[in-house]
Amino acid sequence: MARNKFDVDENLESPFNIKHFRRAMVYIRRKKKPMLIAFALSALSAAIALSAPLIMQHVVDVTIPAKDMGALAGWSLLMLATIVVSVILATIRSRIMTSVGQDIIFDIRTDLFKHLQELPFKYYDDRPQGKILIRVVNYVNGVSDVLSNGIINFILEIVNLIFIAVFMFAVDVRLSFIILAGLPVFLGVMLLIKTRQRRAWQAVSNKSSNLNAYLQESISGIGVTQMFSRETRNEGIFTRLAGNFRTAWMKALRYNILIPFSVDNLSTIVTAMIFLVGLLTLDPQNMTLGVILAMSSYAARFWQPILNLSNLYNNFINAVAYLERIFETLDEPVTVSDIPGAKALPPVQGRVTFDDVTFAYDPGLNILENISFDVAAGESVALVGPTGAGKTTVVNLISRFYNLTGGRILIDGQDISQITLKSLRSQMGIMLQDSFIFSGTILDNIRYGRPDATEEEVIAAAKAVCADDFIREFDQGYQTEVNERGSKLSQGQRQLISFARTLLANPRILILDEATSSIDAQTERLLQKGLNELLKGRTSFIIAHRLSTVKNCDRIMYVSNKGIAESGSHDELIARRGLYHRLYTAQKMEA
Ligand SMILES: Nc1ncnc2c1ncn2[C@@H]1O[C@H](COP(=O)(O)OP(=O)(O)OP(=O)(O)O)[C@@H](O)[C@H]1O
Repeated sequence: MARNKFDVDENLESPFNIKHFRRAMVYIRRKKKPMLIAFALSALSAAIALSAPLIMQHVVDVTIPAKDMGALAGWSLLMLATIVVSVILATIRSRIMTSVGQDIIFDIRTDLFKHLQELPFKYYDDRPQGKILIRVVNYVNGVSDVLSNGIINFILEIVNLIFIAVFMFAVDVRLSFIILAGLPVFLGVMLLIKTRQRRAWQAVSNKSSNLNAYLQESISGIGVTQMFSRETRNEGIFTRLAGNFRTAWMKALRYNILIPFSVDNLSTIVTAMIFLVGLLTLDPQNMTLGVILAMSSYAARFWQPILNLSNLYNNFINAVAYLERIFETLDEPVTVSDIPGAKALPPVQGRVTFDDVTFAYDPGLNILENISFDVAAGESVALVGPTGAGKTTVVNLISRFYNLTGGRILIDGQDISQITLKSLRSQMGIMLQDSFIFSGTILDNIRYGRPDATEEEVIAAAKAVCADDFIREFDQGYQTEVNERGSKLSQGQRQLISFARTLLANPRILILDEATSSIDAQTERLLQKGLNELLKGRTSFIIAHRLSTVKNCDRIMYVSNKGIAESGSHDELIARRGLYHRLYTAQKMEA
């Protein structure tokens, strides 16, 4: 059961806090050098740009009244030079920072992917795939600018602000206080909307996640949708989710717009006040026209960094909503992992023991209870029983895809919770009903578990499982490109490829979960030879509803009522005339 359906907002387990901030700083710190260069360039560019009002003041108060045309041309050229140099420096900085931003998101994204690969099945059982994908792709993109340019710009704007304040106080103290008077009003607006704005952006991240989850689900299930002509209904669902996203976005944007709106208005009001107070107190000694013009220019320049800071703040609040999700994923505990000091499992013989095993996917809801059995190395065991009885669960536990609720599973007498996962899983071969095909060639798919296998080894494995003939019928043979949906391949062909993949990996313990269900009876007969080859000398667990497939297994275990209800060879169980007998006769009658 998915904890989060596509249209259910995800609860945020750990809202953004100082710990997250420190975590973000780890990524930023790795790029310290280019960031310092970019910072120096920006500071230089800002300082050069700041000299312009001083030049203007001098030109208006001294050069123009003196009618000194030579000096005027000189000052004009200097002013032009300041602009050109500022632009060049800003361009270099922008290139450096774009690269820094990309490096940071590269690091976060690869960390996320690495972590996702380690997360246990339980994590994936609990949430729609689309909600995971959006974190790695969109959310990471969404934080790039804040984590790169954001930090530098923040420091720069503060420095800029201090510089401007120093310059303007040097020109006129009284008018400088008028410029500063707008600040408390602005801070009041920010404080008032802070929490609501943050929640609004969290809602945006939730709604985009929902939309993505539904989109992903719809694409995966497109066949079923079209088969049941559900297109119109699904369009309705999608439109609703897209509408929710739009509403959330517009609401969040309203807060974002409010901030520059107040900055703009405050800046206009203080500039008007400067003209008003300046012109009313005009006197040739202290309040010249040049001073008023310079101060009005400083007013605009003073409020510009505040506007920039408020935009940065907006971006930060937006990015926080994404960072929370990103760090939540990175913090997701890897509950199935190697214990400290776990040892590698030596090459296994194949004895598998369940010692009083109890298991629940969700606490309190036991699927298996107190199961004990011992399978000898090389023995083939079939698991049969009603749907939902727990057959797949039993085999998933052998690979330690989940932690046990109680008891132990031993391989060759070693508790699997005490050994490394890699050494355990690399000696197991698992084939499922839904054989997953990765995008790439058939050759790559067969050697997925053993990338170093030669082409000859791949072909030998394919021949052994009767896959070679159909593969050669493709124009490109083993080089035929397939994709993750296995297009070009029938379900049965996908299963045969997966057989070859497993045979090539040469595992000591084999698990076949409905692995032959999509193969027709004739191919299955053909395959039986290959399958016998595959099973020879290996411990195997075979789950099959088609009992003809499992009749020849050394042992058949009937799983029901949270345990193993019957166990024995086919003949023994038939003679017992119990549950297996009933199932077998029912199938025979159907045939
Ligand atoms: N990931 C999961 N999270 C929670 N419950 C699960 C999960 N997977 C299976 N279950 C539940 O565990 C029980 C056993 O499932 P399991 O897949 O092991 O049955 P099965 O015997 O293999 O069924 P089938 O023959 O249909 O494949 C079922 O009741 C199922 O609802």
